[in-house]
Parts: sequence; C-alpha cells; structure tokens
Amino acid sequence: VTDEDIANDAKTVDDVVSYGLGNQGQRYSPIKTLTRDNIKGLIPAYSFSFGGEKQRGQESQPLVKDGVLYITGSYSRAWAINSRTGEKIWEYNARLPEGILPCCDVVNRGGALYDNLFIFGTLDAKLVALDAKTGKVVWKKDVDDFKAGFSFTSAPMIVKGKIITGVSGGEFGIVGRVEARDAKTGEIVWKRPVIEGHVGELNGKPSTMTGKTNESWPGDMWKYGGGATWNGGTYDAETNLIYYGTGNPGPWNSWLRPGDNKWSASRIALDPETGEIKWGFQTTPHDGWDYDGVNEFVSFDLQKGGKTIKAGATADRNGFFYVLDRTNGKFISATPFVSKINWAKEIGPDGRPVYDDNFRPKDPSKSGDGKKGDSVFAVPSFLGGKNWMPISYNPDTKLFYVPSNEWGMDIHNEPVSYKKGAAYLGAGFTIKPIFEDHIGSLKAIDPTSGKVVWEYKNKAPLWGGVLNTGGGLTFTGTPEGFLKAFDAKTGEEVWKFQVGTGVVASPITWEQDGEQWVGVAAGWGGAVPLWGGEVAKSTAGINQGGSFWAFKLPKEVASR
Ligand SMILES: O=C(O)c1cc(C(=O)O)c2c(n1)C(=O)C(=O)c1cc(C(=O)O)[nH]c1-2
Ligand SMILES: [Ca+2]
Repeated sequence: VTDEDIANDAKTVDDVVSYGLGNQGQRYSPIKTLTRDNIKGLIPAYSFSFGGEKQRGQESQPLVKDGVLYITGSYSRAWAINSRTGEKIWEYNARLPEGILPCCDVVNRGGALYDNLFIFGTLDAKLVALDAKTGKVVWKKDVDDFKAGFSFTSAPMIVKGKIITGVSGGEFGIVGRVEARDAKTGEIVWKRPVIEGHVGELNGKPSTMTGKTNESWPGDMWKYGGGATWNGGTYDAETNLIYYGTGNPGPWNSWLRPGDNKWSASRIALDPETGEIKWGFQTTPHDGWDYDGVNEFVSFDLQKGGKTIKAGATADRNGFFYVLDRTNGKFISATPFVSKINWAKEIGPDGRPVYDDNFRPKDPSKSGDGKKGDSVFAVPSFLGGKNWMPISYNPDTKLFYVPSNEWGMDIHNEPVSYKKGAAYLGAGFTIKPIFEDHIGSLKAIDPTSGKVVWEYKNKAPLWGGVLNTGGGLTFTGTPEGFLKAFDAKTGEEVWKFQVGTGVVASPITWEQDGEQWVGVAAGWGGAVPLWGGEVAKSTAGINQGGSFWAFKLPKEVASR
C-alpha cells in the first residue's frame, strides 16, 4: 500500500486501505451497484470466527487490499483472510500481560496498511507492525507504560509515510498526546502532548508548541491533566492538517481544576511534519461530565450563501453538532443532535457553551456530607450524545449521519488525588434512560441548518459506526444483532440481517469481481455493558460473539 493508494482511498472502489474509507473520515463509498431496489438480493457470503474463549466487544473496521481482508479483534488480535472466501491466511495474538488497564472493554478499532506492513496498537500500549503476507512481527514499539494506565484502542492513520497515533488512559491521569512515526521503521518523528505545560519532541529534540504555560490549569493539575487522544484522528490533504479530538480532563471532579483546562475536550489541528498545533477549539471548557471531545472531525465542503466553505463537522460527546472552518478552527455553528441537553443552555456565538450550573455536580467540599457532594441529573450521560462510533458524510445527500444515544446520569463529585495506575475520577455515576421506548438514535443532519432530516430510533444504545454508499444507502449495526440499511434520503429501513450477537463495529463496502460486497465485525461489548448503569441491565440478555460477516450482491441479482 502506497501513500497514493491512501490518498485516493475515498474514490477507489476495489479496496479499503484506511480507517474512515479515506483519511477525511467521510465513510462514503462511491459504489452505486447496491440500491434500495436490489438490496433484497444482498446475501451472506461467509462468516469468519475470531475464535477463543474470550469474546467481548468487536469495534474493528476491516481493510481490504488485493483480495485480502485485514481485521483486528478484542484482546489485541488480528487476522488476514481471503476476502472472497473467508479462508484464514494468518492470525496474530498479542498475548497481553497481566495488569493492563483499558477503561472501557478490551476493544480495538482497526489497523493501518502501509508498504508491506499491517500496523495496529495493543492494549498494553505497544504498536506492532506485521508482515502483511505472513503475519510475522517486523517491528514492535513501546508507546508507553501500561502500568500507568496507558492503553491503545484506536486505528492508526498513515499520512505521507508517517503513522499518526494517540493514546488511551484519560481515566488514569495520563497526559494525552499525538505522535508521528516513520511508517516503515516505527521510529518516532514527533510527539505532541495536548495538555498545556507539557514539552513534546521533534526529531529527538524537546519541542514546546502546545501552550507556553499551564495558564488554563491551577497549580500542578496539568501534570496529570488527561486529554487522552484515544479515538484516532483524521487528515485533510487540502489544508494539510491532521485533526484530533482530545478526551476528558483529569480528574472528572472539575472543582479541583478551575480554568478551561486546555486542550482537554477539544479538537486540535496539527502540522503533519512537526506536530505543531495550528489551531484548537474547545467544545467543553472546564468539563465536569466526562464529555471527552475525541469525536472524529470530518472534512466536507459546506455550501453557505452561495459560497463553498472548507468546513469540518463533529458530533461531540456533549450533545452538540459543531461545524467549524477547517482551515483555522473558527466556529460556524453548533446545534443539539440529541433531544435533551441540560448541562448547557446553549452554545454562544463564540462557540463557547453557556453553562447551567444546576447541572454541574456540586462541590464535595461545600455540599453533601463533605466526602460525597450533592448529585445532579445531567443530560447527556457521560457515555455521551455520541461516543467513539464514527459518523458518516454523504456528498450526494449533503447530510451527516450521526449514531447517537438519548440518556442521562446521576453524577456526584468526591475528593481524589493522583496515584499511578489508579482510577483518577473523583466522581460516582449511574446512567439512566430518558425515554421509555428507545436510547439509540441514528439521525441524518443537514450541516447548513443543524436540522434533523430523519431519525431512526433503536431500543438499545447504538454503538457502531455508519457507512454511506453511492447507491443511496446508509448502513449501521445494532446491539440487538442486526446490520441494517436505510434509504439515505428518507431514513426508510430497507434491509436487515441478524448476525447473532451485537454489532458495535463500523461497516465497509468494496467491489470485487464486479460485485458489491459489504462487511462488518460482530460481537457485543464496548463501554455500555461495563458502565451503562441502569441501561446496561436492559442489554444484559445480548449474547457475546466474535466474527466478521461478509455479504455480497451476486451479479445475476444486480443485473436483473
Ligand atoms: O479517556 C480515555 O482514555 C478513554 C479511552 C477509551 C478507549 O480507549 O476505549 C474510552 C473512553 N475514554 C471513554 O470515556 C469511553 O466512554 C469509551 C467507550 C469506549 C468503547 O470502546 O466502547 N472506549 C472508551
Ligand atoms: Ca474518558
């Protein structure tokens, strides 16, 4: 796989060589073969089992190149299979040590292909490059110390010969950073911590570009300031900028860290050559609800007042859908994409939330029994209006498709201090539904107005990514075990298939032997069964699993 293959990934149809079907992350394939009229003929071709006694959440997006499909699975495993038959070519198991500290299930969201390598991150915070043909380890690099809470769950991104990655560990007081390595050797080119005050690295030398001082943090709190870059990034060739989201500040108890706490809960744009932060936009300054701002920032052309604006959009965990100028981070608009939000009254004209202090958990030193502060019911819950699961942009309908959840939480604050390898929260919480009939909600959103054009409601929380196709279809999975297709214009459900376990992964599509294929990993898990509170109870009956499902539209059916 070459840089050119990756740069053209959004346009080519016979392979998928990047997370997001192109580094911009639109998750749109131009393949037109499959439509609402012939989708009845979309049939399973094979199902490949990930095996093993342990299953858990399967969030991986596969890659396909030259008849080989590459996919990662729970517990830091990876496979190459024949993309036509599902026959196994190789399997890799990272054999994790005791004591790893992933906060939110043993997931992996996918790998990257470059040159002759398949590269992915493991839960013990290592980056592994395998020979794509044999699955043998070519190199393996320590990202950081898993005993301090560092972990790795997202898919690496390749930008012009460099591997761009982040880190997980925001619940353990790590400091988030974005890194670039030489994609062939794995050697570090630059490291960019995202929390003010920290010094990065460029070509082996110290480099301070995050913020000169820790001015938006009190005292020493920036030292364990969080901002984990745990959900991967996107890249836009037109602006030559890498876009990354940053997670919650540490600890969750916001009374311990007055100030904006930059750049936690933000989007930042970085120079791919140096890692310099070119702009930052903080969606939740002084976050008090674990509203990690890691949600992917997706580039698109916004038509407004007869002009085309180089924009980007992101559906934030805090419940607002933001459109920014992707050249400079300037705020364009923010509109709610969930039906209820109470922590902010609105987003002001400068892009800053107008807080409603009634819904920030109370200061434990001034309320409650002095240990446990007074609880509030805040909406959305800390698992967010949207969590990790990627949105999709369809350039035909000019709509964004956002997998969201409608829920709230009881949350209170407690005292806490940093201890290596221990949870650094200072908060207790229980997630609760806010509607009787549904939590999950897939919404088609017009980015020019923020208006919801259609909505599909799902009983269980939606936890999988979205895919759009040139044939006018929108795909996503449900915890109830269905891969579903909708008419991208109207939202009408036009197809579904039961895979036997929850679908919390991102589907892909590709063309092979003149036929359109669709594939998705299956396996219930992720953060909901672990942290979902009362919501987790309602999903307790969902069976675990671990497999990859491939579907195709046979030629005979397509031409009928
Ligand atoms: O702050 C962090 O480092 C961090 C990491 C991760 C992760 O790596 O999966 C999640 C979260 N936070 C998180 O807050 C969260 O809700 C979450 C859900 C999931 C998932 O895969 O279902 N991961 C994570
Ligand atoms: Ca987090």
